[in-house]
Amino acid sequence: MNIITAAQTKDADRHTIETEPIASVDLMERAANAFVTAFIPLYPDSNTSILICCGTGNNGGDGLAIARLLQAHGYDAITVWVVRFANSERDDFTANFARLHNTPIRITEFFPGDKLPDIDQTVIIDALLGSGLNKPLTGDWLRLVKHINGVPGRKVAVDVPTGLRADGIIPDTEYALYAHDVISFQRPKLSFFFPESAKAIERFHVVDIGLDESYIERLPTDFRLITRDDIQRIYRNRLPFSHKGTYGHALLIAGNTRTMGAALLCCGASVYSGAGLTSACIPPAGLAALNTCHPEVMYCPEEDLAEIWGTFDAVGIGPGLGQREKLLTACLGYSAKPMVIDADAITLLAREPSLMEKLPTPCILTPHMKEFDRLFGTHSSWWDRLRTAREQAEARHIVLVLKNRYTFIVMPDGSVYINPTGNPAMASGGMGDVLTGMLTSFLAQGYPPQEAAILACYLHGTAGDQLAANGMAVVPAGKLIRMIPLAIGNRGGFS
Ligand SMILES: NC(=O)C1=CN([C@@H]2O[C@H](COP(=O)(O)OP(=O)(O)OC[C@H]3O[C@@H](n4cnc5c(N)ncnc54)[C@H](O)[C@@H]3O)[C@@H](O)[C@H]2O)[C@@H](O)CC1
Ligand SMILES: [K+]
Repeated sequence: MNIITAAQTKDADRHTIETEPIASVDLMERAANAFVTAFIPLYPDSNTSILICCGTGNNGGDGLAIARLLQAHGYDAITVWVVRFANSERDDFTANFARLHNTPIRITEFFPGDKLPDIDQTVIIDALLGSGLNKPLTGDWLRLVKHINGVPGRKVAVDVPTGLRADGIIPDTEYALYAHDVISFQRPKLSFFFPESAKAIERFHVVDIGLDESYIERLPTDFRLITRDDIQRIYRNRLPFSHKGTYGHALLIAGNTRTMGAALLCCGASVYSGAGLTSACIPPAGLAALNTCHPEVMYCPEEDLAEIWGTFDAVGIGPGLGQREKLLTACLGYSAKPMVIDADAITLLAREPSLMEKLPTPCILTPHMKEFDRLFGTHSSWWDRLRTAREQAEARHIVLVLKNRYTFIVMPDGSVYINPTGNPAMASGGMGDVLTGMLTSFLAQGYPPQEAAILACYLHGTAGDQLAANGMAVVPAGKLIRMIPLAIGNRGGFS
């Protein structure tokens, strides 16, 4: 699914208005209806007192239409503020302002410098500024947004919280309204996936306002959101007459005395993700545990690595490796194979940058933020970090899996796939080790690295999402791996 810029959204609006065709005020009505349909289940009590704060642009126009529609749905404690801090208004705002005169809804207008009354409503709908935001909030706008943020009511933003830029750059210095819910039109905005948006968003919902989807999907963009359709398209069914040889041999080089669990988790993840064979290069101290936990996995002693290297289809290295990280240097000297480099192996790359010149193709690196910055230098924002990731992935022809709440998968052509799955119940040790096992397993099964990364990240998240949906407040990594076959079986969707 394409993630588009605010300018492209405007273009898709224009295109839909011209070609459907639909009057722009009717498109606004459709957007307001979609908002209301999403709003009602979130705040079903029609006695809820609601303040709707509207600017005089199209976002404000939406707010006025929403006021009228909510009132028609029986919400009768609605107050509207119209904030006339700009000296112009949009036509569709004007039209919706006129339509409100035939309703019992009370409107109060505010001008620059006006004193702002106390707010005692339970819900505040933010229709002040939307994707038209083009500069930081200052003056009266800033004062108003701070006033709203200072009251206890739940805030629900129309399209985008006022003050949050839509396109990914979220300067620390810029103030924004804090929305408990954002109900966004047609597409989530790129910014929603950046960690800095936490200052403005608790959760977001996306509603279809009927813009021309095929047009949106043809717009050029470097950012895509992974959906279940991608998984259904990419995943290849296991074939009749296939055998373990069909699904490749994954080698995991992982584990040390104190961190053997990391090796066990990534080996288990490889088995459960479908590699035909999985071998573990672990210290002998881990053998009893390996055979007990994952009897499917074979043992590859360190000293045999060079000799049997040719038998593996993909190699994952790093989880829990500790001082054994030097094995990476040896591996990079053998014949090139699809590789996943994670954890301590990434730390070694950061210490010995010359190794970066020896990375095989294909190669997937899976840094979290700290590992990434160790590797490529510190970054003060996620936008800058992502820019570096795109430059590095292109220059080195590698896939960078930049792990986060919304993992960014940066492809060798510089495009970015955003993974939406996963949840806070999964925030615990071992999750990254599981991902490395899954990635290596899919590479061993013959998936190109781009596809392996999309499959592994998405299914890793849906496995965790399903366990959380089953009521697990905490999802340990060992539990997650056993869910992987079901996540694959359901192609990343559970009913
Ligand atoms: N046909 C359309 O274009 C549709 C637009 N929709 C709504 O329209 C919104 C975008 O509307 P607009 O482009 O009118 O813009 P907004 O309503 O977001 O903002 C209004 C104007 O405020 C000014 N402004 C921006 N940042 C400011 C700041 N920091 N301080 C003071 N003034 C500032 C700009 O000149 C901007 O045009 C979307 O977020 C969405 O809510 C929806 O109604 C769906 C259809
Ligand atoms: K808004």
